[in-house]
Amino acid sequence: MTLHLDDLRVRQLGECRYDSPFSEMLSTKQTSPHYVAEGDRVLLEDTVSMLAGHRLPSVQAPSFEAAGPRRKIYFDPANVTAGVVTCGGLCPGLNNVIRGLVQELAVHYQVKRILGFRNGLQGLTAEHRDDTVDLTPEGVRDIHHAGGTILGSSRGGQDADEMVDTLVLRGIDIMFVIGGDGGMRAATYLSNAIRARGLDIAVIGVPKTIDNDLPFTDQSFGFQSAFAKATDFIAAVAVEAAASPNGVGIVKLMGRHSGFIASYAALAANAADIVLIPEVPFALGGADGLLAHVERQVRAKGHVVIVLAEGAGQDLLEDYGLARATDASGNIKLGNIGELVKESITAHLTAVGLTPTMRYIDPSYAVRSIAANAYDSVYCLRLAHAAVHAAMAGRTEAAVARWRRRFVHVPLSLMTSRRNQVDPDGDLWMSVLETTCQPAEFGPARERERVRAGFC
Ligand SMILES: Nc1ncnc2c1ncn2[C@@H]1O[C@H](COP(=O)(O)OP(=O)(O)O)[C@@H](O)[C@H]1O
Ligand SMILES: O=P(O)(O)OC[C@H]1O[C@](O)(COP(=O)(O)O)[C@@H](O)[C@@H]1O
Ligand SMILES: [Mg+2]
Repeated sequence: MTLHLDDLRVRQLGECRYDSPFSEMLSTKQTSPHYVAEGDRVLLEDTVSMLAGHRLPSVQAPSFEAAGPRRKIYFDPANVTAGVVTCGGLCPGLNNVIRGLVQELAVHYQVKRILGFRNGLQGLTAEHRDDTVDLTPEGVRDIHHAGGTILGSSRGGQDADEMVDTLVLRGIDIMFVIGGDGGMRAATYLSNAIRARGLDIAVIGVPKTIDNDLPFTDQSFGFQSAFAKATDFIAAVAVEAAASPNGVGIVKLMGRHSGFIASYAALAANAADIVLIPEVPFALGGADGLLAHVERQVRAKGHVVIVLAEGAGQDLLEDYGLARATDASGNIKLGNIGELVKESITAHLTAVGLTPTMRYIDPSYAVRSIAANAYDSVYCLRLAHAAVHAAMAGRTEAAVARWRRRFVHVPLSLMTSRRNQVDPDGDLWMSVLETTCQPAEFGPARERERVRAGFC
């Protein structure tokens, strides 16, 4: 899909008439390597060849609106009520984002009323709409030290019109939705319903997912904290495997459709011999299959360490007749590829006289329930600032994201238009192959979903 400049434009509720508390500070600022001035834009693409492919002058090339404070704002802060909700799976940094939103709204824009809706979008249903938390700078002062979300979260669908009724009844002018692909989709439906009723309510998304599977964002917040934690488990399994006869260490990590956590954690630990991700199908049997490679590794070095993403090899589980089920939000429930790999390796190595010592860890929720690390804490805070500036300036149906190091506004519809995945032809996967020395494919080259490397 080719993206044009118009696809990247963000909707604005109306003219900005009020002075921003940042007016004076902004008066002398200009674009630099470290700042994008108001009105300037950030290019979608960052190579000469991709840019040249558009055959357009750079001002007409696809670009995002830069995030950040404006000299004039749309909402009168004295009359604003803001709402915040966190939805989907947990992710390090959720509390940091909540705290950042509240502080920026209250301290700089002097917004007096900020409501936290509980337990995800469930909190916007008729049944739960009155059970909100009053969010104040004092109340959120220390929440960033803890993982999870003080507001709670959930999966499961809600009616968009019912949620809009809630916003109207609770007097919400600005709604911040902190969520993943599901949450961004829900925010889009919510925005559509708001627009259909002609209401003056801004919806701003803050993209969240430890899977890093959302597009148009360099990396999602919490991802770095999550893969750093995952690294500890790989290191532990590597020590165990190396110290055991025919040691086999396996770590199964989250990553429903995208193998970013597995790839980054494996690179960080630098101790894995094999990384398996959803984007690269693999075969178990055969001379080039996974089992033969595992056997070769065990014979050569006495042990082997495998990192696998939960979404890897799902086609193999289907061969075992596993039915495809979905969770309350419609996400595919995965089969347990870790168990299949573990059982298959045990059977294979035993059959060839290399009875293994199996060390299998599935850290699962331990990786995503932690507090944000220092890097993610900064990132979350800056995303929150950008979200508040966007909303106060009347931007709506948009998410804030960091794109090629700059903070930008991305139309919500784009956030759900594709999935960010590890590109088997890209340099991240090449680094994984360079580090593990595993073959590019296990088994005969299989048809794989092509990951889009560019946008045109
Ligand atoms: N297709 C959809 N239509 C409407 N709402 C959705 C849709 N997908 C997800 N949602 C809503 O978004 C929320 C979060 O989605 P989910 O997939 O569970 O997590 P995430 O936002 O982390 O991807 C769910 O509670 C659900 O209400
Ligand atoms: O057990 P749960 O809450 O359904 O979460 C499992 C899924 O949540 C994730 O951590 C992230 O998913 P979302 O970002 O879509 O919430 C996946 O890696 C994992 O498959
Ligand atoms: Mg999701």
